[in-house]
Amino acid sequence: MAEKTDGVNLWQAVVEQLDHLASLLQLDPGVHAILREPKRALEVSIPVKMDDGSLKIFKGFRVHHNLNRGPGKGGIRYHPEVTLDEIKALAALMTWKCAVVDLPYGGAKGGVICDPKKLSPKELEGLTRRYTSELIPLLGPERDIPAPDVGTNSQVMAWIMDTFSMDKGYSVPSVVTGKPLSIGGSQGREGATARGCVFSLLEALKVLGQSPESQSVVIQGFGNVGRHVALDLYERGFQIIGISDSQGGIYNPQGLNPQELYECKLKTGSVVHFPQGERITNQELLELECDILVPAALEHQITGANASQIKAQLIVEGANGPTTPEADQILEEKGIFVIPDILANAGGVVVSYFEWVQGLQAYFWSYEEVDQKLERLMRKAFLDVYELAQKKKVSMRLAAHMIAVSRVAEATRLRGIYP
Ligand SMILES: NC(=O)C1=CN([C@@H]2O[C@H](COP(=O)(O)OP(=O)(O)OC[C@H]3O[C@@H](n4cnc5c(N)ncnc54)[C@H](OP(=O)(O)O)[C@@H]3O)[C@@H](O)[C@H]2O)C=CC1
Ligand SMILES: O=C(O)CCC(=O)C(=O)O
Repeated sequence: MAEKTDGVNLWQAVVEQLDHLASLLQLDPGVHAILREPKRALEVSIPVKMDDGSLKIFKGFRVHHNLNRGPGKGGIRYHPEVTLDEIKALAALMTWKCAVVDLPYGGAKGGVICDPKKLSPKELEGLTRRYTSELIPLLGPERDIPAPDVGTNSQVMAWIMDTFSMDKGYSVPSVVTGKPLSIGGSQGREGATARGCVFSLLEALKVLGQSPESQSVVIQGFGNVGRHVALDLYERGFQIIGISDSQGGIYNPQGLNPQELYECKLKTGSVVHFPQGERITNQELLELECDILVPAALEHQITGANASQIKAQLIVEGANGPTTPEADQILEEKGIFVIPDILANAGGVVVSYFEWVQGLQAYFWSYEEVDQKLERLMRKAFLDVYELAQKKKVSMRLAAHMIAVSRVAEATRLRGIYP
């Protein structure tokens, strides 16, 4: 959703943030100019034969923002409100995310304007295969490696891998990550984004001198990221008091059981039908009295209009770009500790990197090995950002971007920007 919130869409927000960084870091003007634009953006038209015999044309995108640190990496989003600007912004955020956790990747993202909930499995497969075949010139284990994002999952990744492999004439599992385990996926990838959020949250509580016990948590979004965050934190004894999905939220100050909530969602389609809680709106959910807020749905949910009503003292950005620049300023003035998206939700791409490495070597690791490596990498990245934030007396978001943009700028400069 790159809609105008606070008069700025996600792409404009990303560019404004880069401009701020450029003056702070005294970036070379040539490097700055390169980073302000995606390297390439492909728009494709996707004809799909629908189950009723009609032909429907969908529109899709794939954007490479910057590839100086390695091949493009980033998810594919299926959502009715996808726009090219949104995908450009999400690709740039991938560039910064891969750099802040020091992965050898550049940033990419893709999206198709569609509502996957309204497509049959056959239509979804047809759309995915046609979209993939249009993207083939951009894709490959050394070029661009997609993964799941909003509205896509391991089945969609399997179809992408198969379509790409059919074109090559042999199996190329490392063209995507987030695949099913049986065709070269990694242990731990499904819950990895959430697991990364949890590791960075635990590290934050440590530096803030707070104990995990008795912390109340509100989570917006109950998909891949939100649901796994809820399950993990519940297991650790956190009290989950509010959860939402696209239809609204459910609130219970005595605590919610996320497994029971998931079973209810599977049966009824939404968390709002959970009997042990009060039904609330997504806006009310964000403003609930709680210690920790985890936005894990879409971008620009915390805006200039509601930021001053946020009660949480710690925000873990599971979603990409959930906070507008105006809201960010308000949260900072309120002294709320924000673990920014490019750090908090990097666990997904970290385990995607592990999946890619395992696939290229055709040698697979245990869940414990994946999880230990993820924990080590996330805790280190958190502390690197925290220490810089303390040293420079800046927010965690600014510190994370200072590290990320410096690394990308260095790679861009070393590879040479002028002919
Ligand atoms: N998957 C991954 O590995 C990664 C994802 N992210 C980011 O995390 C966020 C969530 O992604 P993911 O969990 O994968 O996506 P999913 O599609 O699995 O889940 C999205 C969730 O958000 C809910 N939602 C959609 N619109 C709204 C709304 N307007 N208000 C409240 N909730 C809403 C959906 O509701 P419903 O269930 O009703 O559809 C669903 O529960 C995105 O910003 C994504 O870019 C970041 C890093 C990696
Ligand atoms: O796993 C990946 O490669 C990227 C996931 C993603 O799209 C994201 O981190 O926003």
